[in-house]
Amino acid sequence: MSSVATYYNEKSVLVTGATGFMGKVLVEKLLRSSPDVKAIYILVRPKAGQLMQNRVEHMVKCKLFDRVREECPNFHEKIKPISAELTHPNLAINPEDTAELLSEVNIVFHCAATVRFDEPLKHALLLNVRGTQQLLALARQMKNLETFIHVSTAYANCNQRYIDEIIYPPPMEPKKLLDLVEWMDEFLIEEITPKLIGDWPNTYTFTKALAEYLLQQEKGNINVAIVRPSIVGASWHEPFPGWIDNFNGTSGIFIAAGKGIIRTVKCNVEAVADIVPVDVAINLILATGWYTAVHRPKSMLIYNCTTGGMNPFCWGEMEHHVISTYKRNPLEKAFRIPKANMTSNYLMHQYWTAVSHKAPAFLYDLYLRLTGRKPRMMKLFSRLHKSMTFFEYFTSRTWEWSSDNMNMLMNQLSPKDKKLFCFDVRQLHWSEYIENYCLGTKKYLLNEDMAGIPAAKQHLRKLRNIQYALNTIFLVIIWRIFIARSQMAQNIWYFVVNLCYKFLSYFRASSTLRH
Ligand SMILES: CCCCCCCC/C=C\CCCCCCCC(=O)SCCNC(=O)CCNC(=O)[C@H](O)C(C)(C)COP(=O)(O)OP(=O)(O)OC[C@H]1O[C@@H](n2cnc3c(N)ncnc32)[C@H](O)[C@@H]1OP(=O)(O)O
Ligand SMILES: NC(=O)C1=CN([C@@H]2O[C@H](COP(=O)(O)OP(=O)(O)OC[C@H]3O[C@@H](n4cnc5c(N)ncnc54)[C@H](OP(=O)(O)O)[C@@H]3O)[C@@H](O)[C@H]2O)C=CC1
Repeated sequence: MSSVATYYNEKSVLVTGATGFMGKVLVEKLLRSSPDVKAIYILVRPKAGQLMQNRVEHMVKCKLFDRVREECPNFHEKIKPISAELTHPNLAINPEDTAELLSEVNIVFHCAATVRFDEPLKHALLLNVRGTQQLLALARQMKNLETFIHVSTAYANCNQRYIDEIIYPPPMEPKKLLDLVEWMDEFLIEEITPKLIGDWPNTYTFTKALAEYLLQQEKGNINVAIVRPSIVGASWHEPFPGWIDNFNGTSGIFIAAGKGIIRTVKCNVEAVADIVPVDVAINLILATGWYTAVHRPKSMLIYNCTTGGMNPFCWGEMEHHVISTYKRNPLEKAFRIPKANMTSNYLMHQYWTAVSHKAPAFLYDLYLRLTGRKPRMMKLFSRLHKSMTFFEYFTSRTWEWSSDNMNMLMNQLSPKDKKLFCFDVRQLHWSEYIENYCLGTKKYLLNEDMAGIPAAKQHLRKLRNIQYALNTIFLVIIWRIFIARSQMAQNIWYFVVNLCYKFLSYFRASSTLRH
């Protein structure tokens, strides 16, 4: 029998960020593993002109829920959407809904956050810190609350090289900073942001660190635990291998490499690529909920959810697997043949950016203009370069995280739970995982049909022939410009060609003699 799954049966669970990448996987797994869960309250904001109800209807129709739809067709009746906006006072939840949450909720999973690296500090603080603070205040009033699980990030303390499962004191009091951004002009806040965030690379990781500290300060006597996943990637097994639904983290870069758009990445090939499959992170989060509620540890436990310590995999290996998968299973309408050059050398990277990104983009835009179409490649590349500038910090360093609590929790699970809520990353085969991840980007993100692979391969062959033709034209031009004009260059050229010809004749003759 599964203790974890049984624990959630007949319980009311509150999930924030349920419309996001991880929140959705959490809701799906909870419904599938604990079909008798009493209710899952999800905090949803109206967005892009869509009503909350429509957003939830759209969400439960997505492919992710296919398995639970089969196993439990009325699963959507358990999902109770509550209109909320985490940056507004009292989370903008109406009094009736607030009363229901206060009397019903047993477990809170807080996933909502802004994960953008370029988020203005004020908004990142209001959502990631003030939002967490307000949710905690609401949770403290819940009559039947058993546990509160906060999803942070393994990079919250990325200014440290060794990251323990403890709270690191931030450089300033979160409350003081919240007060400051409340009255200060936004332009001024933008100006002083680099000074305020200090040695954090972006407002996202900085505000996640502040939120952790605030939780420790203000948790009162409620049972809180923090889970810190590293770079969350497509699912390993559940509900489908390779399931993914956004372009964040590595996914967008994989696609850009698969389309042959990105050909150079500034990266330390030997640095650890700490990717954790989304189902692993969610299994750990659910097991943490069970353990914290049932075993009630004396202090707040923090779980680093990483792979590098137990099953390291580096960026260089990843590039190899990504490119080889996309060559075998090409994406449709590729721009060029997938090929990526990874270097940590600034000058080499600049050279390859000019030669393999900017020049082809310029030529392609010229071609689009000449054929009466709107140019778009230069714009796309400038956006990709912006993203890569943000990612560079994470691809050029290696961190070491302790994972004692994750291992402790694994030992607490029954053999059945170890299978049902598996987060043992030692069993992960990276080549197989990356292959499924790349196929997942094709199937679930780009909605491409696998039956189109032969045509996509044909397209790659066409691109290869075009490339050969262009290379030949380029060589002829070089010859005409530089070699044909100088007698000495011609002599060297004929000497080299002659030498190659002699070598070839020699090998042909010796192989004929052997037969
Ligand atoms: C050969 C392969 C080699 C691989 C090498 C790998 C390289 C390393 C890669 C990654 C390392 C990552 C380390 C992360 C560590 C921390 C982890 C965590 O704790 S949290 C999670 C992380 N959070 C993020 O990943 C948010 C990062 N994203 C952002 O901050 C922004 O997106 C940013 C600044 C990078 C760009 O912002 P904008 O404003 O230029 O663009 P926008 O708003 O994101 O996208 C506009 C539209 O384009 C689509 N889009 C984005 N990428 C696309 C793509 N590749 N293809 C097609 N569409 C794409 C989007 O879906 C969006 O569409 P619509 O407007 O919503 O409809
Ligand atoms: N993805 C990753 O690689 C990693 C993620 N994490 C953490 O995991 C958690 C989930 O991340 P992920 O699922 O990737 O993020 P997503 O961006 O996919 O989802 C964010 C969720 O937060 C909700 N949200 C955002 N702003 C508000 C708001 N003002 N009020 C209410 N809800 C809001 C979003 O709702 P809406 O749909 O309305 O926008 C969405 O449901 C975050 O806490 C993140 O820090 C940690 C490590 C890595």
